[in-house]
Amino acid sequence: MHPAKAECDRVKHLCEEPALQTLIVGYGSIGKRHAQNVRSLIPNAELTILRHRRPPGSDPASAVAARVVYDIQDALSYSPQLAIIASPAPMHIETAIQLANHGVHLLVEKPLSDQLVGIDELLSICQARKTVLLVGYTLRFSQPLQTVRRAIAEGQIGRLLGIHAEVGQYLPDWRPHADYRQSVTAQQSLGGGALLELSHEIDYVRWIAGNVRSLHATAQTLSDLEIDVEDWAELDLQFESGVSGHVHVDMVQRFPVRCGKAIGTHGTLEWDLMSQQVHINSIDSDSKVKLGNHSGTDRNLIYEELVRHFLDCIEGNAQPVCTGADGRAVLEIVLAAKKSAQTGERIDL
Ligand SMILES: NC(=O)C1=CN([C@@H]2O[C@H](COP(=O)(O)OP(=O)(O)OC[C@H]3O[C@@H](n4cnc5c(N)ncnc54)[C@H](OP(=O)(O)O)[C@@H]3O)[C@@H](O)[C@H]2O)C=CC1
Ligand SMILES: O=C1CO[C@H](CO)[C@@H](O)[C@@H]1O
Repeated sequence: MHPAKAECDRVKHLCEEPALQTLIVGYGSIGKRHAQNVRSLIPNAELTILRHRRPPGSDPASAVAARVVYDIQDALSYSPQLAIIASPAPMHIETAIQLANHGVHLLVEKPLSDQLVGIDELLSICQARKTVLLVGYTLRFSQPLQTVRRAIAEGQIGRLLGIHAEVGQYLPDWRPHADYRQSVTAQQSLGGGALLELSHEIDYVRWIAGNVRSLHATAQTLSDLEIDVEDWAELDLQFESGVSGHVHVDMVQRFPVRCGKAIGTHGTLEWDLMSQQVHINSIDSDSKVKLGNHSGTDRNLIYEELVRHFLDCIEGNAQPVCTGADGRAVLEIVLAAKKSAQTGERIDL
């Protein structure tokens, strides 16, 4: 079945609109991906792309959108119903507040911002206007991580004691066809750095183990990359539940790694998000057993799931799996980690 047909069976009201006015803010790496996914999943989407910078000559974004605009007032003149904010993190909140004030449903890319200013105002506007606010921590749609979370909730490894998450990949390999030095990831002023850019891991350990009570962190630039941000950070987390946690993020490993481990009173779960595998080793079985059967390693799947979920939330079929409050909580952890790395102190949250 065509993906758009399947989607229309789920979100009938949205698909009945003659033209669903859809705005994408920012046409960088993730903005392009969202534009393709919106086009394939929402047949009646009329797409507007809002860019901060006008490239010389004709704008390549006009090949995928009904129109490209360079000013938010122009974007608002087309009365967008939903928007995906995929600009650099320091620009997310100002744009989100302007759109929220016009009743636009919002999917804001992670991290929600690079500072707390304006976040509570955004959350209040969305609550008052009863509009959707979803944050793009896509690993919540990872099938292996959903398996891990379910197994822990079902007590398959007993009571959770500890959780470790690791992600690392050499920044120039993230997008081999682009100059890494121009990416938001490489630049402090655009919300870059391992802590903000790889904050997916912070989000998912919190999704699994609950709120963080305190942390100690280090953050450094260890490589020779031409960046003005940290490329390596370690977080030692204590959760309110008593669980102990550790998160490692880096932008230097030549062989990409995205994996983790949860330790419980009755066993251990291990996951590898590169191969999509989860294994459990519990006192109830003699050896390590594969858990779940996760289809494919196509990276685009979780981005499609994110857009489908956004539509489901707007249609009223679901509540955001990653709320504005979740995005705020992750940012608080990142900011506390930065402070701890500077002062050497343990920080209470
Ligand atoms: N959920 C996920 O898995 C992912 C999330 N992201 C997040 O999406 C956001 C965008 O990231 P990504 O697409 O990788 O970014 P890119 O490095 O590809 O940069 C593209 C975006 O930044 C804008 N931009 C770049 N340089 C400047 C500048 N000097 N001044 C103003 N704007 C500039 C671009 O401009 P323009 O507006 O003109 O198009 C575009 O919006 C970030 O918050 C990132 O963390 C990114 C990748 C994956
Ligand atoms: O959000 C992110 C930024 O891009 C990276 C490389 O594609 C991803 O790993 C990460 O999830």
